[in-house]
Amino acid sequence: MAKLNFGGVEENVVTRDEFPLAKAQQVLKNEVVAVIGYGVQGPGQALNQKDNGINVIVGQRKNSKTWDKAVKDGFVPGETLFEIEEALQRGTIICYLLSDAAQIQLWPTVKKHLTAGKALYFSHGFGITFNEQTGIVPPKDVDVFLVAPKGSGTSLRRMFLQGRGLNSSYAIFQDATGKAKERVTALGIAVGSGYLFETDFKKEVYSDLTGERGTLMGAIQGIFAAQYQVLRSKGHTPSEAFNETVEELTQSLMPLVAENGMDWMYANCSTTAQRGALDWWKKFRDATLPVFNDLYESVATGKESQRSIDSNSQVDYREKLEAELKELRESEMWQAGKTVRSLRPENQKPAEVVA
Ligand SMILES: NC(=O)C1=CN([C@@H]2O[C@H](COP(=O)(O)OP(=O)(O)OC[C@H]3O[C@@H](n4cnc5c(N)ncnc54)[C@H](O)[C@@H]3O)[C@@H](O)[C@H]2O)C=CC1
Ligand SMILES: CC(=O)[C@](C)(O)C(=O)O
Ligand SMILES: [Mg+2]
Ligand SMILES: [Mg+2]
Repeated sequence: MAKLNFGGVEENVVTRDEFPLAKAQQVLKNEVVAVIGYGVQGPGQALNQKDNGINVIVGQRKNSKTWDKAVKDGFVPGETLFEIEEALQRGTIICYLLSDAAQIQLWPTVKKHLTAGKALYFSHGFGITFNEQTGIVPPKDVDVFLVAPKGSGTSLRRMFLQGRGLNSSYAIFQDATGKAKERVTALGIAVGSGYLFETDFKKEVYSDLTGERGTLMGAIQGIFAAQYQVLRSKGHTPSEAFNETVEELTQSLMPLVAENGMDWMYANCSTTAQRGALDWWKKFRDATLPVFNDLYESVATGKESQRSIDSNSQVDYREKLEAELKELRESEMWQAGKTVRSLRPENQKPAEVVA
């Protein structure tokens, strides 16, 4: 394990150099990795493992869209694709990749198949950390660990296919076999992680729930909506408001931040922009700090997990979710975005050749 300096703080990191794929294949050679659930993380992790030569099977409900998707992706019914219970029985490592709410429902079935020496793998600290809400308490004689890719399962797969790798966190909750560390590290590399950083279940879920409600998803939509509203109310057109709020950020500026940090992005903008950004960023930090503190509190007290369980356990949760996503999609800002995206040269049909 490498110790690396992150802004002055030393942390443990596992890299592909010290734990190459060949080592992961060696550690997992006698294991059957059963990926239970084929939603977003399921396909990314199962396909990457398959392409990495790991003995992976998928457990999914028959007669479902996701069963058909697994077949289309190359999993073979009766060989590498099974009903959930059969996959649970065959697997020596159970990757529990149902939605966090659905994991509660299926838990009694999963528990039944967790015989001594098997491993229970999560991609989130949710079920274990909030066990008073989820009822997920594994038997003592199995390994329990997580690898949480820090991004969508869709990106995990896409980046793997591009020869890149998403970073993941990993944590061990229970080491019953004495092999939890090598098992979890091997799985982390096998699912396509670029590198693995160490955490524990509670820290993973607290930071993850904060991040997705905060800057990664919730706060960013909120700040986009506020700026767009101000520009529109002052008479700017939708295209101008959208371009100045979203398009420029995603297409031009964020790639520069990703490449080399915020100061690099600033350095590549005008001195006028730099002056303004340097003057204003602290005001935004101070204005949002109380909201972020409330958010963290809401996560740590279990309010956010309870809300997620309550809403995502309802039978009609998908319809309700779709209605909320539709509202976002049909808002003027994102409709303007749709037109803007269609105008990107790479999204335009090739011009007709004039003879
Ligand atoms: N979506 C993502 O990219 C990320 C997800 N995670 C974590 O990974 C885990 C899996 O998340 P997702 O892939 O988003 O799950 P998901 O919401 O896509 O659902 C996964 C599967 O569960 C199945 N399912 C739902 N209810 C079921 C039930 N009652 N019985 C049997 N199957 C049922 C669905 O058909 C689907 O195939 C969660 O712990 C999540 O927090 C972590 C990082 C990112
Ligand atoms: C993609 C990811 O890591 C999230 C946002 O935390 C999630 O989907 O739960
Ligand atoms: Mg996350
Ligand atoms: Mg999350």
